[in-house]
Amino acid sequence: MGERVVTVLGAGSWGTALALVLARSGRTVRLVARSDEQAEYMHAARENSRYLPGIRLPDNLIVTANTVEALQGTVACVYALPCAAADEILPVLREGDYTVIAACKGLHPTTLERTDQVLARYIDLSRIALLSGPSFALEVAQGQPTAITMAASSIARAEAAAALFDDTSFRIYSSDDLIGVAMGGALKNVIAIAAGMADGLGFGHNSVAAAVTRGLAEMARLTSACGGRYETVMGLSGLGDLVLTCTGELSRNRRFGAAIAQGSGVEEAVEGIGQVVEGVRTAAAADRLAVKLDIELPLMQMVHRVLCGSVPLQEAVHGLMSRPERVE
Ligand SMILES: NC(=O)C1=CN([C@@H]2O[C@H](COP(=O)(O)OP(=O)(O)OC[C@H]3O[C@@H](n4cnc5c(N)ncnc54)[C@H](OP(=O)(O)O)[C@@H]3O)[C@@H](O)[C@H]2O)C=CC1
Ligand SMILES: O=C(CO)COP(=O)(O)O
Repeated sequence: MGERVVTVLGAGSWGTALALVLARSGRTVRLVARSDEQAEYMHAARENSRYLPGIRLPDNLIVTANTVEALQGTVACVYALPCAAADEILPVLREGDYTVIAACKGLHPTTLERTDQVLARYIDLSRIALLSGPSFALEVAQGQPTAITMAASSIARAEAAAALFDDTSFRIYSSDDLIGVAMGGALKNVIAIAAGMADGLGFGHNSVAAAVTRGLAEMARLTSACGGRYETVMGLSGLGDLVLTCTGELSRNRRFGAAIAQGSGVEEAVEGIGQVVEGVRTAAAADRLAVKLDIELPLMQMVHRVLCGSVPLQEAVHGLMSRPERVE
């Protein structure tokens, strides 16, 4: 089992961090970068200087830009690219028999699908797994203790996918709730933008705690409406990741929210972060889902309205705080 090959698509922060965990687990890892130039540089320098500077890539981690070659003889393929690239990349994975482990967090911007639904358009359900939970790439790459969830259509399948990661600093819990795990990972990013906005406005801990708690209620409401389980929302992939992202300085969604509150435009703030900020598109998708399913998501919908410029941020805060009082 130690010699098994695993392919990781995406040499950004998360793909590189997961490739490091798999390499520590004794796998032969093929990490697929976007261009030959990037692959050659990383392969020679033994470092991903753009996304995870200072962390050495071990010899059993090979960097390439050739996806087809990288998939030859693999037992699993980890999709660690932004959700927006899925329709471009997933068709390549259709024919294989290896497990596809999606590690991205977001909702499809046009179809509003969850990650498991997008995958299911291309790949048989028996091959699909989702990896999600509180896990900043840098801390994972450094080997800091991390607990995360692997979901699949059965516990046995989730456990088989989890068994590829055999690193004691990376503890994986199994779940058969694909819907709940996909929703938690996607929606926490929208609430993290709200927490960042509170921070950028100079508010203290009270408002962040309010955003986490009321945000969690919205995550539970939308997840249940989509068929996911309440206890999954209360686990690592929901509450765990929500707390991490709303409070951790490393969160790009949180930093993005703070930049917006300090006057940046959306594109300017994303550019300033220089990495993917999934919560922007997911806020728009959550807003449309709320309308479609006829449920209220005041915080998430307000984040979307602020980002699309239809409500000024100060007015949004006032609007949220002056909603009719209700039973908790
Ligand atoms: N970073 C983290 O801590 C965690 C991230 N995630 C999730 O993982 C997913 C990936 O994020 P992350 O690695 O952090 O993002 P990064 O911004 O760090 O890296 C994105 C990577 O994707 C590549 N890329 C972007 N668009 C395309 C495309 N259309 N085709 C091919 N390659 C593309 C980029 O290439 P290039 O450099 O050429 O632009 C880059 O290598 C997201 O859904 C995120 O939410 C989940 C858990 C933790
Ligand atoms: O999902 C993450 C940690 O679990 C990373 O969050 P950000 O994308 O906000 O940095």
